Amino acid sequence: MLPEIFFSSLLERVDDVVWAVGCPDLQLEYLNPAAAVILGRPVRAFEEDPDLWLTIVHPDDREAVAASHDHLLQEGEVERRYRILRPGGETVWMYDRAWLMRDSDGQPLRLFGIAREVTSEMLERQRLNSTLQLHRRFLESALDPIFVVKVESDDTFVFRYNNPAHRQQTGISLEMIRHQTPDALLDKAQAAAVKAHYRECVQLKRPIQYEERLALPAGERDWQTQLVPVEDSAGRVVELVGVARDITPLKQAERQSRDAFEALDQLGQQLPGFIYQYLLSPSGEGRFLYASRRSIAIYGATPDELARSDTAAFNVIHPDDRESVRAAVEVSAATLSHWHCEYRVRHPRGHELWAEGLATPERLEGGSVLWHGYIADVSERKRLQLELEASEARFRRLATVDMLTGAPNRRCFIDCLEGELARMKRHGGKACLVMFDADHFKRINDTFGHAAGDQVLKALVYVGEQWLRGSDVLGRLGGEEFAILMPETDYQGALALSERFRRAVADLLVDAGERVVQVTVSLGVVALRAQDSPDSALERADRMLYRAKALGRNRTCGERDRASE
Ligand SMILES: Nc1nc2c(ncn2[C@@H]2O[C@H](COP(=O)(O)OP(=O)(O)OP(=O)(O)O)[C@@H](O)[C@H]2O)c(=O)[nH]1
Repeated sequence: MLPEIFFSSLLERVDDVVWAVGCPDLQLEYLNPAAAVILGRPVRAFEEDPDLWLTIVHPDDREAVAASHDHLLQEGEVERRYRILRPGGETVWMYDRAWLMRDSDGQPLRLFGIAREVTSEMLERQRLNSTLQLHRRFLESALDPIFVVKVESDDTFVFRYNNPAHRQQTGISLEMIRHQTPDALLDKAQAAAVKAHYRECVQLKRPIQYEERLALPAGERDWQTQLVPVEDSAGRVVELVGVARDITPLKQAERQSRDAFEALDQLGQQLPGFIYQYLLSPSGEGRFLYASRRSIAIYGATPDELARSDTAAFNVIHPDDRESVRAAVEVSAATLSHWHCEYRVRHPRGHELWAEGLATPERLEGGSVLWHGYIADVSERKRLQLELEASEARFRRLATVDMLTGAPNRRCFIDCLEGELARMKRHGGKACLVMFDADHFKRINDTFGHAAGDQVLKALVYVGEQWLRGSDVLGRLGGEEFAILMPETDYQGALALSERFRRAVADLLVDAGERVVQVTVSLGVVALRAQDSPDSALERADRMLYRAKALGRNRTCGERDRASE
């Protein structure tokens, strides 16, 4: 057992006020020296005046202190905070714990206690309270939805508060949210996602921002939340303050434009070509701001490749067409006129195709030009077009050439005759027309057969090509009837040429299978007159031919011969 002197010398040394008063008169029994320092009055003053203690209590706290005294007598223990007025008028805060000691009969014997000066602590607490008040007022009036989460452990989060804006926009009242965990408030998946964000913020110890879609009492909405960690003095995150923003309309617009874009993209895939936006900078650098995915089928380049540069597009254009495409782009940029080109593409996969591009340009601020356009694979159309052109050429040939003999047909010959007459009208000059006809051709057909007759007709044209001049035109007018146009030829020349031809035919032996066929021709020669029409000229020549026939065939008759007869 320690001697009493030990306790008294211990009490003499403690920095807190230690006191004891007797019951029931409350006469001071003990007050340690620290009291003189803290209360600003000598211990003796308290010994002389038992009421001094209550009079130095701040008037505002006196009633509460008196009440606590009664409480102490009843309960045997009390804890209280009150202010003391020092002699200089200074106020200090005391934290006082007091107990009641009873005698063996249970009667109150003594009150004693320890009081500590807690002024700085109380001021700090007041400051904190007023700050909290301020925060609360701010939260209450803030237009943004705000909520506060207490961090109990790494995985336990408890909602403490949500402001009126949050209550109104989420439909969650303060009563609903307070003391609730995310698991109690949200469905399982949403709670897990929310907790993952809270955990991340606790671990990073810095504000984070995230977007989430939550089904809350006010409906399913998209939120953008900024989460701010609040640390205690030890640096532990104790609270999270969330500031949420309802971004449902924004997200909806985003979804709509994405849907529209996807629809466009889908549509783009159905087209035989690709739609695009092509941007040409003032320095001449071009790239595709947008291209639908069928760019791969036409240029062998993905929309991403085209977005970087237009090189992948121009490189695959056929070298013979590349410059004209570039030039057309430049003209379109300079004049802001529509761009329309057809060109060949050497696809990186090895095949060649025809592309047709159409685009409308617009000039942007800063001088760039932006085209909105469409490039299609028109290979099939081009193939058909080329085929059509070829068959048209074939038909044109068919329309001008006699298929049996290869000589110009009647229509073509009359065209030539018409051209020659027109030339004569303009420039004068001489030209002659000869008509000839195989003699007794029916007999040849009948005797040797139709095929032999055909061979004879071909042979007549062949001989004509041999004996006539390059400028003469031998045409088949129909059946076994032919005509020769002799430009730049006078009448005598034409007669001589005709005779030469007649003799060559008469000397001809036509190989008709097993037999050899001989044939003669009769010819009618006229000099063309500038006032002639093709019909009138042919009619005159036909008359001469008829005459040659009438005179016994295998002969040449000329108009002037008749006139002279
Ligand atoms: N093999 C063949 N015969 C033809 C062709 N075109 C017409 N003919 C025949 O040519 C014959 C012409 O006979 P005609 O008009 O009576 O005259 P022709 O027998 O030559 O008697 P002339 O002219 O008076 O000497 C007919 O029998 C026709 O069928 C043809 O392309 N090939």
